[in-house]
Amino acid sequence: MKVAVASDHGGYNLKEVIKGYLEELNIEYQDFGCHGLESVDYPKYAKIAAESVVKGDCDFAIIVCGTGVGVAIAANKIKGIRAANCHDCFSAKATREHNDANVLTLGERVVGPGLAKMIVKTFLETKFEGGRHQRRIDQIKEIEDMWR
Ligand SMILES: O=C(CO)[C@H](O)[C@H](O)[C@H](O)COP(=O)(O)O
Repeated sequence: MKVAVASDHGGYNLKEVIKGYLEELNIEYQDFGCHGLESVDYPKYAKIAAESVVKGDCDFAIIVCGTGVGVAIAANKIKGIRAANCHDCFSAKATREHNDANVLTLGERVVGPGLAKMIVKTFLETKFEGGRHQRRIDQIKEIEDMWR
């Protein structure tokens, strides 16, 4: 498994924590920036990390900003991306099982590093259930095709 990680300045410190955690878990990652605390604009980082998933270079992306909301909105503009902003393990598990989410977004200003690591582990370990949920994913794809 290979995971794209990215953040703006508001998520930089948590991104660094998540990188260390992925190393502990022996999970390969690619860091798409940013690379410090200087103020930057989050859409650029959400786009490049999410694109690596739809291109097949990475299996999942974890994108962090202050809230996780801005990067989720930006990533979800990319066809094929299902980005979920999760600040609890129940949602992280459900969004993999039910929504086949391929991007997890987190807010450094919302969640602490300990819970964030649990959310990351839950998200990456949980499999999509398929079945009735696949029908609903197909309906999301139809909406995507209708508007793009
Ligand atoms: O997009 C966001 C809000 O959903 C992120 O939290 C950003 O990190 C935030 O807007 C950045 O704010 P700042 O005041 O420029 O640090």
